[in-house]
Amino acid sequence: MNILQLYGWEAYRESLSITIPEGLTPARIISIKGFKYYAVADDGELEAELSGKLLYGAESEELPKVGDWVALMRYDTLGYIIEVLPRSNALSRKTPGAQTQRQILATNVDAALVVQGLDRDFNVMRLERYLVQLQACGIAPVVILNKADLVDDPNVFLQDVERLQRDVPVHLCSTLSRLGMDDLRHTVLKPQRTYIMIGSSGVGKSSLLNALLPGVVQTTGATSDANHKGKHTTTTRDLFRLPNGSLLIDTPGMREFGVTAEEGQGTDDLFPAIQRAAQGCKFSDCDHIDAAGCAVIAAVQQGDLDPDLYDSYLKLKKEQRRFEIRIEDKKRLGKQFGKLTREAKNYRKKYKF
Ligand SMILES: Nc1nc2c(ncn2[C@@H]2O[C@H](COP(=O)(O)OP(=O)(O)OP(=O)(O)O)[C@@H](O)[C@H]2O)c(=O)[nH]1
Ligand SMILES: [Zn+2]
Repeated sequence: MNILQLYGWEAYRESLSITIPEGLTPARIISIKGFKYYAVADDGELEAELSGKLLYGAESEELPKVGDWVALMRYDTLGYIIEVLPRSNALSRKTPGAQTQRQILATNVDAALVVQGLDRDFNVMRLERYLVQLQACGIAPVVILNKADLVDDPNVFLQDVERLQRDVPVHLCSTLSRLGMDDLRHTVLKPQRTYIMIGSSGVGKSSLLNALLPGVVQTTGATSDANHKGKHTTTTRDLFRLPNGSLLIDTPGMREFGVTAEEGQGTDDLFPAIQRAAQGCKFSDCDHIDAAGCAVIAAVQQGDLDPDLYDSYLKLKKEQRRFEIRIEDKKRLGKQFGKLTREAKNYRKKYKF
């Protein structure tokens, strides 16, 4: 199997019917450090830089992210990224602190491992937040409840996750006792598929990565010297190839995981429990807040719908709406500004100054 295939090229290329422009090479981004991009191409790892068009003409969301497939122009051992190839999906969150910005954490992933620690920090509604955002991004979740060694009865936590009424696989794990590790390796993570690990700081993502990859399979870097001796590149990477051939993206700890509104996404689709209860609402456009004939509120009052789940729904929906409004405002302001400059130009033309 050639290197690109090991990184999932075939499945990606076929699913999106990708063609590479003449003279360019496909490569996958495995790490980004400032303006330096590290990629794997068909002959191994290489360093890459942005072409001028990307450097000066692209929005930050359009720039290469870990997991992206790109078209490179090769120049000796260096690559120039000419184009970011279409993405099958992108995992994003609201950029911490910023109001309207979406930060893309990784792209082209087959599933996300949402890692939560079963210590005092465990909070099932935080998990809900991750699941909502993943669904908004069109990415399948796998829940990992780590540090199971710390609790007497981990089944209590499984029941807690069931409160969310989502059809999501849940795995109890411990990197310490190794509980669930074989299951992850053999049944969850599939060769040539790409996974991303997300979860707050301290839940055990690095420990999990260490447990999964004793002796990471590193590819050898391309060389420029005449004797073509393989040079071992030791870049710190973000996308790892595990011994079973699966690909895992590690993200640094996230204190904030702000939801964004994704275009074309009806908010209620993201909340299956609410959507089910809403089937009985009197009006099809019911906002489930204080409307008469709202079956969702009735379900909460009658004890048929978890009030915490309902609260979380209101909170996340509000956050998404706020994000949406700010984006709309920004676009409108942009348009107004455009109109203003056009008018000013016309005025200047007319009065010739
Ligand atoms: N008891 C117990 N402790 C664990 C387990 N897994 C990780 N830890 C501990 O939890 C702490 C945090 O683990 P890390 O792997 O660094 O967590 P992380 O998610 O990578 O954190 P960031 O790098 O900040 O994102 C460390 O002290 C680990 O030893 C586990 O299964 N059981
Ligand atoms: Zn309603």
